[in-house]
Amino acid sequence: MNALIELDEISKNYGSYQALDRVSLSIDSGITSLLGPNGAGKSTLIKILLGLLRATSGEGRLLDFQLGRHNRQIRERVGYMPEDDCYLSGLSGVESVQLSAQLSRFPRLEALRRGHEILDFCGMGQERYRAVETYSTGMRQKLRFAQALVHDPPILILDEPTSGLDPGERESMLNRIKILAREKGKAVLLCTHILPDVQAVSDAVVILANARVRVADQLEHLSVPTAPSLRVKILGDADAFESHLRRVGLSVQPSANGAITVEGQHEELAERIWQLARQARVGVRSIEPSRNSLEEIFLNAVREQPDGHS
Ligand SMILES: Nc1ncnc2c1ncn2[C@@H]1O[C@H](COP(=O)(O)OP(=O)(O)OP(=O)(O)O)[C@@H](O)[C@H]1O
Repeated sequence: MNALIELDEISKNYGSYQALDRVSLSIDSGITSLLGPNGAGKSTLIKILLGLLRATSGEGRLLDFQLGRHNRQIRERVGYMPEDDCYLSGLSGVESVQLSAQLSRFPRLEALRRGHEILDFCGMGQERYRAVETYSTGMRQKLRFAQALVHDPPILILDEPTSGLDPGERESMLNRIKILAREKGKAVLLCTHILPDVQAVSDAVVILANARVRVADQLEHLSVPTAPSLRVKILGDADAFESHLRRVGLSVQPSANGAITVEGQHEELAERIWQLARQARVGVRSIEPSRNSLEEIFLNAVREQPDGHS
């Protein structure tokens, strides 16, 4: 299947400063998280996707529409939730969403119907009739989300949709994003700094750093370590057991939360660790295949030095 968004060697210079350096990407349906440290080039990339900025070189398309050439068609098919507020004081929540739908050329009554429908989906009750300037952070987030969705676009670009939300609201927002991707078939590009959110919902992850794509892969693939290994938690003296494992020739690394990572093929290694634990008189709390955490993946990607190749 063709990717919904395809970028080929997109570069962007601001004067002599290069904000994007030959970015090539394929983004499919599902949820793709776009990560990167401050200044990595994420906002620049989003603006190019939305047609708000022109790439200095390279080309790309959203659906069947060329970036920089079919901006109107692209904007009709993309729902963008900006990080910052952009509302008109004096309008109520439902009027604000209605206005967004009207700007997407829906007639007034149909726009109002859509506004109510989408605010129901966003879990907004009677507060939709209040002036938006009286809204809490969570309500303003829902409003921006509703405005991005109201014209039912196939592609959503969500900039920090959960920032500033309390844990309950955050979970509800992530659930809505999952419903849109899994049940409604939308492609979601999720820009966030909140790694647990990325872990909770993403199918794929793109990491930008220093203007370049460092990682672009399915989260499932990224989580599998390059060398097979087991993560072992024990009851007893972990340092002493770690030394014991080293003495018998195993390749061992301490990992987070008092766990020990031992390299080797899973089944025979697990058997051996049980035996060694019995000998050392320590209890085994758990043995499980190691997974790369998103934090490790992110830090490794960001630490890597530019190699001069695309
Ligand atoms: N209009 C501009 N003129 C000059 N430099 C710019 C301009 N816009 C962005 N930059 C620079 O380009 C680089 C990438 O900026 P961008 O906003 O795309 O990064 P970002 O990954 O979105 O960062 P953040 O997470 O902080 O929002 C930064 O160094 C920024 O200072």
